[in-house]
Amino acid sequence: MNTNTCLSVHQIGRKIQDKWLWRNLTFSLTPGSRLGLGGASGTGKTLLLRALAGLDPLDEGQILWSKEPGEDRNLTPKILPYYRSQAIYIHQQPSLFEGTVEENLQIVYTLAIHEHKTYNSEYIQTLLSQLNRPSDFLKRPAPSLSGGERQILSFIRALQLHPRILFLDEPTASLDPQTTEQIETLIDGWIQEKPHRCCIWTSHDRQQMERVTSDRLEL
Ligand SMILES: Nc1ncnc2c1ncn2[C@@H]1O[C@H](COP(=O)(O)OP(=O)(O)OP(=O)(O)O)[C@@H](O)[C@H]1O
Repeated sequence: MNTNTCLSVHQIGRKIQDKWLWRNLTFSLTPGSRLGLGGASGTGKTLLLRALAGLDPLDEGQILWSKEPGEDRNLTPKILPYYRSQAIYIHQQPSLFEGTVEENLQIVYTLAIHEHKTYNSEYIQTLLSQLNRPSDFLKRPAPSLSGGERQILSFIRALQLHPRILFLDEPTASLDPQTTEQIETLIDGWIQEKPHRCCIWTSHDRQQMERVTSDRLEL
């Protein structure tokens, strides 16, 4: 057992229409690590991130999660809901509910997996100011948000839950350079705030990958 691992994957593989999309993948994420996942379009980065987040199946192999140093847990059906509350996948195109931005943030607490947490408007204000958004951003109807504003909402929705692992799937693709920089700073702060956090980031922007990640995995 590796005592210094957040997540470790062993010989995982995924098939699409009887062909292996990726196979024999084995790697670990250590606390504080930022893994850059590279590869051309269609090589399966999204499907890998979704599988690691417990949202998609694997065709072979095993994912082990260490909630605390020194423990390795198999992602069994029993543990999966809790794991999903701690390891969050941020979509390229986040789906939003009808209603305001604030209602979209609050609705996650009605899910059983987050019932032990509460909406913290003070923390939301902190995140909004770090992202240069006025407080009335919370009152905006979510369906009217631009692509970039949806990404911002998606980040705040994830970070308010204080996750341990983030799977970031081209998360700044719709953002302007200034907001991209703010998001990068936010993720950096989130990682450094607590030990035992880590992330995997995909981006087709090589310079961004160099800025925000320390290790690489190419598909
Ligand atoms: N549910 C599905 N059923 C069948 N094929 C799928 C499914 N989801 C994805 N695929 C296919 O699997 C391949 C990998 O898709 P994926 O979205 O993971 O690629 P990607 O590396 O993230 O691409 P990009 O860089 O363009 O975002 C693609 O050819 C896609 O069409």
